[in-house]
Amino acid sequence: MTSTLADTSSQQNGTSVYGDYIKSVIRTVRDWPNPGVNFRDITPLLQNSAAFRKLIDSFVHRYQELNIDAIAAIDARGFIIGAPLAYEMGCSFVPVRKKGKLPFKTISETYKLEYGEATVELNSDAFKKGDRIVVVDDLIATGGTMLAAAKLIERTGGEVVETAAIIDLPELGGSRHIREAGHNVFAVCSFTESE
Ligand SMILES: O=P(O)(O)OC[C@H]1O[C@H](OP(=O)(O)OP(=O)(O)O)[C@H](O)[C@@H]1O
Ligand SMILES: Nc1ncnc2[nH]cnc12
Repeated sequence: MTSTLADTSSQQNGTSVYGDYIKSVIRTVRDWPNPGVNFRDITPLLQNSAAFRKLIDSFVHRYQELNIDAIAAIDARGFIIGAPLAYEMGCSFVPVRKKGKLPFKTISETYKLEYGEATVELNSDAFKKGDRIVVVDDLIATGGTMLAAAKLIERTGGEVVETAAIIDLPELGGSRHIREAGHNVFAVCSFTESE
């Protein structure tokens, strides 16, 4: 029997009990890489072994009873959490890569960036119909990357059980956009623009 997820659909962000702690070890670098951008830097979190363990454990705790077949992780920062999560859950790890990195037959999705566009790719044999998949990344901003990854998975016949991130930037509208497309969204913590 498959357990169900806590309903996060009416919430702006996640419900992790470690949310405030994880947030406290994420560094904000102002005006990087461009003026006006507040870059949310997860490297202090990764360097803090206790915090990194709590982060991975909170994802494991959320998904371990849900009969998940695979963690799909988004290139590149999503790999950092996707690999230990899949290892701990005893399920597959599948990379969603930036264009031109996968040597085998792929499917691709192109999405809009603030300026221009980007493409993500997935191995065409990564999933089979009915596979239950959690998609992970470090951060949801406009939501374009996460939504493109979810579309790729659905094209293979896989079921996106949830899209998950460490950080949500709710004022950029990405998590709302992903929910409006019909997906569950979970984030461990969120930052407002002024934080
Ligand atoms: O919600 P969005 O507006 O799509 O933005 C979020 C994406 O942007 C960042 O990746 P980036 O392309 O900078 O790649 P990296 O992980 O290789 O640094 C981040 O890691 C997410 O994947
Ligand atoms: N503000 C931000 N901080 C870190 N990574 C990002 N990717 C997109 N926006 C970002």
